[in-house]
Amino acid sequence: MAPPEFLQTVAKSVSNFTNKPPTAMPCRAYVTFLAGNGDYVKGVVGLAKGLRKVNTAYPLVVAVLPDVPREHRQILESHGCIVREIQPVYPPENQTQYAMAYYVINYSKLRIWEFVEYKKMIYLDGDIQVYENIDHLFDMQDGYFYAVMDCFCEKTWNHTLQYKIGYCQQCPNKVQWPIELGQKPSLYFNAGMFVFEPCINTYHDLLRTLQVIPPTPFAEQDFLNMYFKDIYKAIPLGYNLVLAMLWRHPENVDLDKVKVVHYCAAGSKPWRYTGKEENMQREDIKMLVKKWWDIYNDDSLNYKDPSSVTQVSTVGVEIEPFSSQAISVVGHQVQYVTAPSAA
Ligand SMILES: O=c1ccn([C@@H]2O[C@H](COP(=O)(O)OP(=O)(O)O)[C@@H](O)[C@H]2O)c(=O)[nH]1
Ligand SMILES: OC[C@H]1O[C@H](O[C@@H]2[C@@H](O)[C@H](O)[C@@H](O)[C@H](O)[C@@H]2O)[C@H](O)[C@@H](O)[C@H]1O
Ligand SMILES: [Mn+2]
Repeated sequence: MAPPEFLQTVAKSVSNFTNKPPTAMPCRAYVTFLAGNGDYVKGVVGLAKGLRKVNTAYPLVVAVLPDVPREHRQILESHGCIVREIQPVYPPENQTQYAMAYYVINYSKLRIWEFVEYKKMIYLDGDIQVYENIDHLFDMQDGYFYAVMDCFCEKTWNHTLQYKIGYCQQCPNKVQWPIELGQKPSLYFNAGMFVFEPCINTYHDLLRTLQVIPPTPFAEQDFLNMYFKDIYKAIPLGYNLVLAMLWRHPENVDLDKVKVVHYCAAGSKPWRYTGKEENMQREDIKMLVKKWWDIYNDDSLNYKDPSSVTQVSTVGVEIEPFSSQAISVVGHQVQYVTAPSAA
């Protein structure tokens, strides 16, 4: 008996993106966020092609704000993406001045918790590229929020106490957190990449909570860190290399082990790269920007017509659970026990 209509539709969305008949019920997907009619759409096209290059088994959903033009949506669909329109999310009207204006629109990311047709999703910023398959992250233990720790050393952090005293979680022993300042800050993640479980109750609670929490400089990133503090588990830096780590904490970076690169340093967006900003003439930055362009320009990574997929293969086959283990934080030394990488 053919699977119900809904399952066929969802299963087809997988074959659209992966160019292969789905091998299992796709209750999982990658998701990114696109706002405006500017050039971030290039970032999302690059991300779609990068995920295809690493042979992910899951589709890429793009949550688009209403101001994303039709032609951009059509470009994304032509690359096999599932385009979902979301409405903007704003913090309380009279308080948005507290968040850096550029970031206020990022509160709209919260809408992805409403995508409950997926049991688990991996969020990736549009300025991220995936260079090695990370599908195994979907098999980490449920009930936690997984993300990579951020760094406090860039001047974008100059509003914080951490920055002022030179404290960074990436090197907690270099400048100790002063006793007189009380409890050291909880581990803080970069919100450009995270593993989460959509849930309608969490979604409504996020929006309700947002209305009573004053916005802060890093907008939704600060908010998500506050909200998920108790279930946050740090995953290794190789799953979201915040580029500033290359010059702020080179001792923590092994580029050979980096699977995901986050082009968030000023001047590092590949599709806008001029090489003029600070650190942008570094050989590793130039190599990573070229690596991004090599994928973006690779037509063999364009998605092929799904009609070549004659039938939906078995749907609903259980995904083989990995023996992944949660990642624990002991004291301040973060200990990682990563899920086995993809076979
Ligand atoms: O004009 C914009 C600004 C942001 N974004 C989306 O919001 C994410 C977060 O913004 P950004 O990556 O610029 O922040 P950063 O990580 O550089 O601080 C981007 O990756 C995009 O996915 C977008 O689509 N259009
Ligand atoms: O809206 C706030 C944003 O905050 C984060 O970006 C920051 C953060 O990484 C800082 O540590 C860097 O110093 C800074 O350059 C960078 O922009 C997320 O990447 C982005 O997705 C989004 O949540
Ligand atoms: Mn980003």
